[in-house]
Amino acid sequence: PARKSKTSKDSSSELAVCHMLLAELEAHRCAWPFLTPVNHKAVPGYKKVIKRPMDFSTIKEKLTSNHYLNLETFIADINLVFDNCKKFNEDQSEIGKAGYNMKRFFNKRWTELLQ
Ligand SMILES: Cn1cc(C(=O)NCCN2CCCC2)ccc1=O
Repeated sequence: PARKSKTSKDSSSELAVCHMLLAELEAHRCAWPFLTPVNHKAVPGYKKVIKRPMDFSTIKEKLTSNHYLNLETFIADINLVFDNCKKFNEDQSEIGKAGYNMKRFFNKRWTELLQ
């Protein structure tokens, strides 16, 4: 039978998974560059190069204020954090390596939880 539109149960359990995933990301030892917005006054070039800054504290604020309509928009912001990191930092820099580790960890965890 055709699936009804997404029930509130589905989206509330998806929301619980998003909170859990975000908490795990914030607790990761490599999360330190991503916990708060990059201070573009202290990081030359960042404001010009990175058009859509994103960080874990901003995602948490959006999550708790019901900004995310669905799982996909939440995952898109998480991936924006890592895409910005890859764009701005050398792969072998400390922050570049941290971003790569966090992206691998996130991909592993959300596929375990949601697929
Ligand atoms: C994601 N990202 C972060 C930075 C950065 O400098 N973050 C501050 C890190 N410090 C840790 C303790 C206080 C602040 C620079 C470029 C970049 O792409």
